[in-house]
Amino acid sequence: MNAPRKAALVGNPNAGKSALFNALTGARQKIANYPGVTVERKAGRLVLGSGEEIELIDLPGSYSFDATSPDEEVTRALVHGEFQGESAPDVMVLVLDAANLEQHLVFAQEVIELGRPTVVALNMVDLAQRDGLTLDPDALSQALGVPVVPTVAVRRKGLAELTAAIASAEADAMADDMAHPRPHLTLPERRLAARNIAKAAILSQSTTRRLHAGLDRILLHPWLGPPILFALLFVIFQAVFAWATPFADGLEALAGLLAGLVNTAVPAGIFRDFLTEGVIAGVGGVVVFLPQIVILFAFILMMEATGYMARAAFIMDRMMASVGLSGRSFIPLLSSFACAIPGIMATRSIADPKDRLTTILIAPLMTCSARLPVYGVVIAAVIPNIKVWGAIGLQGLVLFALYVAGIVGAMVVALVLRRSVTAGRASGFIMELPRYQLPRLRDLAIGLWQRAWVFLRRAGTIIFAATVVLWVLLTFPQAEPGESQLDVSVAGKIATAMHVAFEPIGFNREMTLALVPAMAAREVAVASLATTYAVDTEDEAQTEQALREQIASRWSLPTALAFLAWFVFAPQCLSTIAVARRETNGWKWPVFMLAYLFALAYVFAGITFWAATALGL
Ligand SMILES: Nc1nc2c(ncn2[C@@H]2O[C@H](COP(=O)(O)OP(=O)(O)OP(=O)(O)O)[C@@H](O)[C@H]2O)c(=O)[nH]1
Ligand SMILES: [Mg+2]
Repeated sequence: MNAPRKAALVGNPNAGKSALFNALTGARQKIANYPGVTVERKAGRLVLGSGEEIELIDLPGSYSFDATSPDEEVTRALVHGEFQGESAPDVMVLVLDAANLEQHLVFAQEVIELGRPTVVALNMVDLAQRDGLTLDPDALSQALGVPVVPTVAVRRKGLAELTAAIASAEADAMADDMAHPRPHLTLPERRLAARNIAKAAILSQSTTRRLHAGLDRILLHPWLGPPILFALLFVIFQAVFAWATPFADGLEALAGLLAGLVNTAVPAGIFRDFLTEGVIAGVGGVVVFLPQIVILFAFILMMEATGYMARAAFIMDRMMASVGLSGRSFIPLLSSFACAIPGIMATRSIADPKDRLTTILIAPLMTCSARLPVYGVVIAAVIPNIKVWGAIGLQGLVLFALYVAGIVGAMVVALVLRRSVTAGRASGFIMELPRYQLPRLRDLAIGLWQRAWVFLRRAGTIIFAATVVLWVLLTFPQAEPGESQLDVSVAGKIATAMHVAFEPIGFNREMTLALVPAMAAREVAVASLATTYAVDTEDEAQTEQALREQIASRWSLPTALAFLAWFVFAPQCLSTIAVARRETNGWKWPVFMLAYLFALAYVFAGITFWAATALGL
């Protein structure tokens, strides 16, 4: 007697495989509305019409046989007959979500390519109907070359038909035990075919559905999509400067007012200096960037809520693949625009260890929000607030260029790493695209409040602490009349010693000094400069002056540009190094990261300085 024949349920996560399995076998597997519920193989008995019993296997959902995560590997191994000596299934029951047909057809083709007897369960037709989709199972069957049975697993609809189709496929398998593999398509070819097959199978759809599909046709278009994404980002950085300016000016004026108030109300002395130079100039100099941060995150949250962000990941996938990264790195890298720490933690979703390591190593190159105050103050000080080519603000343009420099830097580094220390193959990536939605104001407001609070809390804690320490080091020992306070102070001595190394790349002494406390948090560079200049001025009216004006009068343009270039690359953040150590289980990679980032920062700041000087800027 032969072992019982075997059928396996395969398909994308959340297609309803386990729901079908339960309905067909009477089992009680866990089902839930998110991908990745089933993570191991489960078997049950299915009684065919003839009374014959076969074994039915429920498998974890999978996007591809190029398995990347451990649960997908179970599916791949079992289907290929490599699972703990178990033979490959005789019949494949491919479960597709009718409401997400196009996405599900990508993996479907890979399954059908195997050339085994296959039956498609076109599941969730109830949801498709609710969405205003009318499907043609016969057209789908024709396009795929395998039988298609519409089902609603949770209402037990189409089960008899599905069982009959499985029985007939099983009979075919009995008659001819050989697989007849079909030509192998590449991932982009499969995506294209998926779109065409879905188009052929969809008879009609409601207007919203059509609108959304139309939106996707434009936003995900291989040529239109990237420029649209690029243009959108461009507008965002214009807005960060243009819209924030009145608010930032208001906050700056407030800080000036406050300093004036303290100057009149508090008797002259160390305590007054501490308040005006350390707290108001230093910490206040950072807080004025709150409007910029809020505007940037308003855009990011909006892109996330509408469903556009997932599309951006999709668009970026190709570009990332060309440097040896997969689209899976997109979300971790995107989070790194807020802060590299959650970004590095998000790499846990990347299954391939080398993919993951590469992503960790380049995460600090994404421009985190802590750099925004540094960029903001230097740009406002040295880049004229003018329009170029008609309507484009030059300041926003420079900010955009700095973000792009970080991204391009990351891509180049990824390319080099993937050819050397983290050499390996990039894996494919498919993501389910969420439906378009209008953002809910309440969620947006909560998200913004959280970001603003994180920023203010940093200002009140780590930035405040670092600024106080720096102020003390700048203030003592006190200079005799005629001496410069900066020259005499402990901090000044440190700065002078360090300056030897940074003079060649155009840094002045105050900038060099700012690099040290900025290791605690990048924003402290701003606080540090503000405090240094406040301490360094004799005249108390000048302590009320905004840092922007101090920089404008003291720095040359090449020096300022070199400082910006430094902050694009430099690993100015100890917490990031600490997280990288934890996530890579050792010091090797964080030390590597530190070394390569400092080297890049130094070289690029130098190139920037010398190029700008040569150009006579
Ligand atoms: N409306 C409707 N919901 C369904 C249907 N089939 C499954 N569902 C629901 O879809 C969700 C996913 O079903 P599962 O059976 O867990 O999906 P799965 O394919 O096993 O997913 P993974 O185990 O993650 O691969 C559950 O909430 C089910 O209740 C259907 O035909 N119609
Ligand atoms: Mg399941």
